Amino acid sequence: MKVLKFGGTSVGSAESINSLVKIVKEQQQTNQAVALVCSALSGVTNTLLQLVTEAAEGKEFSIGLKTIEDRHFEIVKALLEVKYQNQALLGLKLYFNELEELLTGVKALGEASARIRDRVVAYGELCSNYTLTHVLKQHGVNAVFADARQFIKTDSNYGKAAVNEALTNQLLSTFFEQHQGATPVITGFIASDQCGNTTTLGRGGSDYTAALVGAAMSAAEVQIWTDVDGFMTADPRLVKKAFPLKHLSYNEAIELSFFGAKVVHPPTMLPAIAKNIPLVVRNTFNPTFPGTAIGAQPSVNGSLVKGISSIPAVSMLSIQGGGMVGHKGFSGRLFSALAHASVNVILITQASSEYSITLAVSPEDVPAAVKAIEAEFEYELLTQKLSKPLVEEGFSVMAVVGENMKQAIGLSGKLFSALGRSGVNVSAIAQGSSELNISVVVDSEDLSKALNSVHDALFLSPVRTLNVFCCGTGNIGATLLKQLEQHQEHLQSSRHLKVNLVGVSNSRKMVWNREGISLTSWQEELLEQGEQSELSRFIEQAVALNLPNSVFIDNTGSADVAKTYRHLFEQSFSVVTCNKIRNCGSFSDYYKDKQVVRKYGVDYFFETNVGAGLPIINTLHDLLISGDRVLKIEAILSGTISFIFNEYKGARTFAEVVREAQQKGFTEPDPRDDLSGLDFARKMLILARETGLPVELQDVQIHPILPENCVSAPTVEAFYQELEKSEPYFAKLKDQAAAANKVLRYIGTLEAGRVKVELLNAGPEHPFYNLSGSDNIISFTTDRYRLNPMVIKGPGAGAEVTAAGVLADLVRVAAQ
Ligand SMILES: NC(=O)C1=CN([C@@H]2O[C@H](COP(=O)(O)OP(=O)(O)OC[C@H]3O[C@@H](n4cnc5c(N)ncnc54)[C@H](O)[C@@H]3O)[C@@H](O)[C@H]2O)C=CC1
Ligand SMILES: N[C@@H](CC=O)C(=O)O
Ligand code: NA
Repeated sequence: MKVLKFGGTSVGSAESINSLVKIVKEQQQTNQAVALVCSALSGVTNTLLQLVTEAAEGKEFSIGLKTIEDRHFEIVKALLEVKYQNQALLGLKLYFNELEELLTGVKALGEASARIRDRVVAYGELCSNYTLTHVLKQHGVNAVFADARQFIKTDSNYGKAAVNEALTNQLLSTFFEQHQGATPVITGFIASDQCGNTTTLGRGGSDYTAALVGAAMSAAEVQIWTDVDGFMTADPRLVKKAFPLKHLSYNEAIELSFFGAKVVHPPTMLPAIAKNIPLVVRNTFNPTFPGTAIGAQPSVNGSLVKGISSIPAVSMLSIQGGGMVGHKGFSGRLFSALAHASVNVILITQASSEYSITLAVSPEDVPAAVKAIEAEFEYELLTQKLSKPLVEEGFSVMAVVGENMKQAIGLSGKLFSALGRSGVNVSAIAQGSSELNISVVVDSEDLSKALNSVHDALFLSPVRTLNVFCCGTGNIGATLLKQLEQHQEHLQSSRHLKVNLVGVSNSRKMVWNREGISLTSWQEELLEQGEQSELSRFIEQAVALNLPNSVFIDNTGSADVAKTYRHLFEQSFSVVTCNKIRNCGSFSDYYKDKQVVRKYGVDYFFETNVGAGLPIINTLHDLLISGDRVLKIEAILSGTISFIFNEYKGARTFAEVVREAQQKGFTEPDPRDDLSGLDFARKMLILARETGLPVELQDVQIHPILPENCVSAPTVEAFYQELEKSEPYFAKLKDQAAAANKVLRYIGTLEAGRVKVELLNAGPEHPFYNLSGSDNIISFTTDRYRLNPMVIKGPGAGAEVTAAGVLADLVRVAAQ
């Protein structure tokens, strides 16, 4: 036999009942007897309880009662053919008449005892199961309406009665014997005491009825039909990537439910669990989905962690003092005092020094807990062997549950590094000795971030998400977003990486969307939904969203944006930037940033600061971490100037070639920064600092290539005009070099702690002679590469190569 339990939503509407009928008929095809246990229509139990309370207060109840009646009548009319309707409606009408009489009595008396409340509330199950029986019969099912009060026997603890299992088993056996071949439709949740008074079974009561029936009849399985696909890896309202679990052990289900997963209420399933009866959670609204099977054994395959559950609000209670150290009965006294005060202790941690014990309890239990502790330890408190219990509010517990976790080395490492990288502060930790769960206490405002980052880290989540905030949508920024759009599928399939673009800003507008801004239509979203840009608010909002794996990408050339990195690091953001400004500020800031990055365990990647997408910074790091020593760096690192010298051959003026470099996207937002040598000097400074030299920008010697009138031009347009005027000067430079069979090269050198950038004429023998386009070239002379320096060469400016370098840095963040 199989027991099928249907919850309130499964019987809540004509549509869901149609689905229920199909499910029952399909289950019957397996040639196994079927028994149904059903709840009241969704919402009816609560309404009945409300009506009885209101009646006791002398309030009018007839409208509320009529609403419930109408709901049942409408279902009958929608689902039953006219010829079957009368009988069903008549039966229901009798129930509603009884209910009306009862409520009238309550109103007249002005009070409702727990016994009367149980009697009233029972009509919810009576009416729903009665209706269902008629509907099933019409569909050819040999359904028998079964009022559970005839066989589920309890004590008289109304509201949450204790079941007399022996008597119940016996009565259930007799009932099923008498109804062989039929499909009983059993009212869940309700029972009766020895005197025949109606009782109810408390929270999860219908699950309990199903478990009792399953256990008494040694059912092949108990199916719990509800409105979700089964137990999920986490609460899907908090963790978007949560997915349903195929299999759980009884212990895992109990543990997950303790921490808030409300799919079934396992304590009520104990009768079935005790007899090893498999439980299956299925979705009435998605009946082809297999759901979650719950059995005695943990599954051998699949993830070690089964679920991440949480209790949103707990308070922390700490007791400390020398009075505890080495005192044997201390914990015993503490916990029995709390138990006597009916305080449920959710989690306990004790330092091995035994100097303090921290407990997590429900916030509403705090006053009782403090009172109990103060009473029990009055003497110790008076003599200051213990200090007053410390209460801290605003915490949540996150629990990672899985029976196979105990075999998994490194799991807690993963758990805590995920929390650390997301900047979640852990206030207490507890691992059950069963190793079935690891619980951590976090600030409530970090709960969603904690759940999401741990879910990503512990489940072989098909994709990892980076939550990205992009500042700057010009030449580089727009190209990066285009590349992200083009490669998003590749990133998902090959790197299991999803880039969730949460915020975009330029100097005019800014927009956010926690669920993700489209990589295809970000421009429209920015234009249509964007607000006027304000950097401080953009940063505030990014921080306030408190998302795991947050990355800030700076594609501006702005000093203001660069100034925000430190704060972002401290808020656990990683930063990827092509903007050199931050790394070129004071050395003390540069140094402090590195410390902050290390302290918060975030990433700070800026490969494109030097040579755009060319792997220069990473190569330098690799040389240094492998113990090499840089003796000399020689480089051409201005793509703009390289392009100009390669293209300025006589056919066009110098200014025309500079304009082309700007059009091609090689120059800085302001091309004067390139031509003045400043941009190149910044790159040399960054290289020098990365090798460990504590240098400042003014320490870099710059030999200018521009005459003074160009250097001092106040605007970009004026600058171009001055360049035109200075054409003879540039032509002379070029011609002198050509006469000596040489080319113009602007070369940076770092040697013996000194950094310079100078204009040279290079002959064919010079390693930097052969360059084309915007080529950069860099040669590292090191201990290992002393005779034959390591050389990197290629296009060192331009939107495509730079954006690709930024993208590679972003992927590197994900890989950490
Ligand atoms: N062009 C190239 O080949 C390379 C450029 N870079 C760097 O890329 C950065 C950007 O260069 P481009 O894209 O060419 O510049 P761009 O002028 O085309 O774009 C700059 C963007 O930053 C935005 N912006 C400026 N200040 C802002 C603020 N306070 N708040 C928000 N947004 C702001 C602007 O609105 C614009 O969208 C620069 O730092 C440059 O040094 C780095 C390597 C190579
Ligand atoms: N403007 C720079 C490119 C970015 O760093 C250059 O011309 O090299
Ligand atoms: Na680079």
